Amino acid sequence: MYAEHEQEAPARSEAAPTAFRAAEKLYQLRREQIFRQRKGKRVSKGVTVRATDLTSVLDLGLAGEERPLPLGVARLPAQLGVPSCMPPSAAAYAFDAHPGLLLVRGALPPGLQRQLVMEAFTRFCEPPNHTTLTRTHPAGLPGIWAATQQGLRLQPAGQAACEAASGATGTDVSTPDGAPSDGSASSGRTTSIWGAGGGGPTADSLLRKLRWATLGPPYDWTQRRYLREAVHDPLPPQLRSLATELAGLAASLLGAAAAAGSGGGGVADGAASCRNGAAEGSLGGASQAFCPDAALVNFYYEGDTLNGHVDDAENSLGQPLVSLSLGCDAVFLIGGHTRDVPPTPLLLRSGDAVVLAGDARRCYHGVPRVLTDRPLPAALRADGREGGSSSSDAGNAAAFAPFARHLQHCRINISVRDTR
Ligand SMILES: O=C(O)CCC(=O)C(=O)O
Ligand SMILES: [Fe+2]
Repeated sequence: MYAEHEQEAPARSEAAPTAFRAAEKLYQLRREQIFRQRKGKRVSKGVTVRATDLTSVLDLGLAGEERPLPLGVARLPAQLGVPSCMPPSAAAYAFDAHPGLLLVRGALPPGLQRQLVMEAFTRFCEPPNHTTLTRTHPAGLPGIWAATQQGLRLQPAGQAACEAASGATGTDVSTPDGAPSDGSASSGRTTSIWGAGGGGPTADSLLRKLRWATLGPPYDWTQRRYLREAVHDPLPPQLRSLATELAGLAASLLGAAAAAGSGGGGVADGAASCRNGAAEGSLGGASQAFCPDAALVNFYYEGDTLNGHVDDAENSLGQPLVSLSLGCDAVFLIGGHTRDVPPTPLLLRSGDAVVLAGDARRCYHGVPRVLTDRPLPAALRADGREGGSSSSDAGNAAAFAPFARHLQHCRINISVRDTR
């Protein structure tokens, strides 16, 4: 990973004016005071969001949509092997200016998007996974999503008991109602750390502070290393196989594009992949199999940014990083090996996957803007109905509705890595 990111607009206005920084400033949300004249005086009329010009942001369109592509962007032929787990409308793109970068538009089917969103707010941000809140709440905040839905508050006594019982890593933990459902995948319920009264913080205020969670070995931003010795669950198998499929796709598509002399490139023979948990190939080289074992889940709200960085804490930088977008659209910047290289702004939508492989794996990238003012795709809206109209579909839609409401102003990114 990288140095712990700021997710508030950075205060460093004196930051070196690199090309990357200039692009970040262009897209960051900025609020401006507006004034009017009253009796010859300038009086504040309030605050407004500065209009951002997004015309230079490369938008490849919605899944299934065909748009003329700008020079230097190639749509890669699907027959090279879009995995069957992806929708037929998925389309993969390579970029001449960024060898090794693959964008798979619409890679995640709607049902999988919904499932990952629900897990992000339940299982992924619960013990033993570490989160933004682990420092202040070492035993974690199990059941935080369900508690938010019920308007509950943290009960200091329950939290203390939970910490004592869990040895500050929290395995036998609680939800407010003790009833796991689609909205609370947590397990093991004994005492509740949430309640209706008291002076503790509301679950909602705590959830809003949640900016990241780590899956697999937790990452320590201070030591800049993965804590393999810490109690952790393995990376969820679904993320592991999804990332492996996408990395394999990137390897074959980008490799083929490079061989044909257009787009892609920068990826050594990447067909090797880690299946059934068995690594193939030798350690340390480009021929090593991709075995994703960790992920960072980022939660973004209006005004949040992820500053330009290179993910360089993994031992095997020869292995790709696979990044999945959910919820609100975002502007993603991908640059070069230094911040002086002007980055390309790309629009990312829910369901898109980005693979940073080969040369792109060592390039600066970041998220200067989350676009919280746009409608979500139908599959993620509270009123959305994707698929049939059976009673189980209706049940699923009802279970997803609170997540859909939350997502209207939230973006989730899951970046899957091989840390060995
Ligand atoms: O949110 C994104 O799209 C990028 C996330 C990222 O760069 C990271 O987690 O390292
Ligand atoms: Fe990153």
